[in-house]
Amino acid sequence: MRLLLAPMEGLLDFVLRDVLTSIGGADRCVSEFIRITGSLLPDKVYLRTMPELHNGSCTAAGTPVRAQLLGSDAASMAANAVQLAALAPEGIDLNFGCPAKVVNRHGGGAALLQDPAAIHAVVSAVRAAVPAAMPVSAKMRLGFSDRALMLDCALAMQEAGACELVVHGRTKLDGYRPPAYWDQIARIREAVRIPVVANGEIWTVEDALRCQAESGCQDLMLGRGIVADPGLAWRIRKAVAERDGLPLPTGMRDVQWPDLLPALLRFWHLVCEDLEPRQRAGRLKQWLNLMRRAFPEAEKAYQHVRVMTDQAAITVWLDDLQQQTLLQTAA
Ligand SMILES: Cc1cc2nc3c(=O)[nH]c(=O)nc-3n(C[C@H](O)[C@H](O)[C@H](O)COP(=O)(O)O)c2cc1C
Repeated sequence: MRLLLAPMEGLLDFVLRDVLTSIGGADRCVSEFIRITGSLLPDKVYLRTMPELHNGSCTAAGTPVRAQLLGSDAASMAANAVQLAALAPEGIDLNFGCPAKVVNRHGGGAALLQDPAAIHAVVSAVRAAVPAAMPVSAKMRLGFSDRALMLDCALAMQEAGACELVVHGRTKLDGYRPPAYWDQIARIREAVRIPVVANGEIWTVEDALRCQAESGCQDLMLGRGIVADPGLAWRIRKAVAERDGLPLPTGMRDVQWPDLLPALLRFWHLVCEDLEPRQRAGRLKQWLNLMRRAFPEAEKAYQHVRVMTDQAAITVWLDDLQQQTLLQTAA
């Protein structure tokens, strides 16, 4: 089983990748999409989205990061992939799932799921343009407004040379509304020869095991679920080992709320170092907001920080929160 961290623009960026992979349990990350609209992007754009390129395409904890491109013009995607490949990413992933209106209006992201031939053109152009040893994978939804072309799209990706597919089990029209249709991912898995990774709506260990059973995929991609519960990958590994009668994974951690306080502080320091002042408090609130799903303590922390804007005051509050939690755990 492989567990991948999902690309999530504005949420799972290099800062959160750093923090989540320091907690561990994931095999690989994918960067949020880098949009190609025609011009050749300068290196600094790739390096800004994916500073891990300065570190051998790995996070500080050593987890590999694959770079994701989004675009519909095959020639321009290929030219940019060459530029990106020179920066030596672990691999290149192609986005065929983004539901954003501005992206779809220009024929990119999920809009391409209406045109398997266009998907074939993009994947084969990128595949041919980059060194043969560099993995080129693709990430898709089940379709645009329905699933009619789902298998054609997946087969187009395979025939054009994609080495792996991540399938988010919803159409563009489904948006992010539950459920994710894991049984439909099974249809794609049965139709292609390349590895398929199942994605969508995995919030708990039970979800992960059910997703594996319904999709028939061993490999999973975790999105909002691991942001809400950063120990989720380890818990899934433990449950799968117990289910299959295998030894517990090495380095296994049982991540509880007190373990997350140092991670929250590290996140805050990185956010303050690397992001614009106007984004900082919002990013902390965004993470705590998602963690409310998994931890009652996060609910309390979120309610406290919700009205705060002053960076220094937030730093003092987070330090205090960690001290109090340490004292409570020791008592
Ligand atoms: C805020 C946000 C940003 C996202 N950005 C990307 C992206 O840049 N590229 C991509 O392929 N998918 C993107 N996705 C989709 C996720 O990778 C994933 O497929 C989706 O969230 C379903 O998984 P989940 O239910 O586990 O969150 C994004 C999702 C969210 C919620």
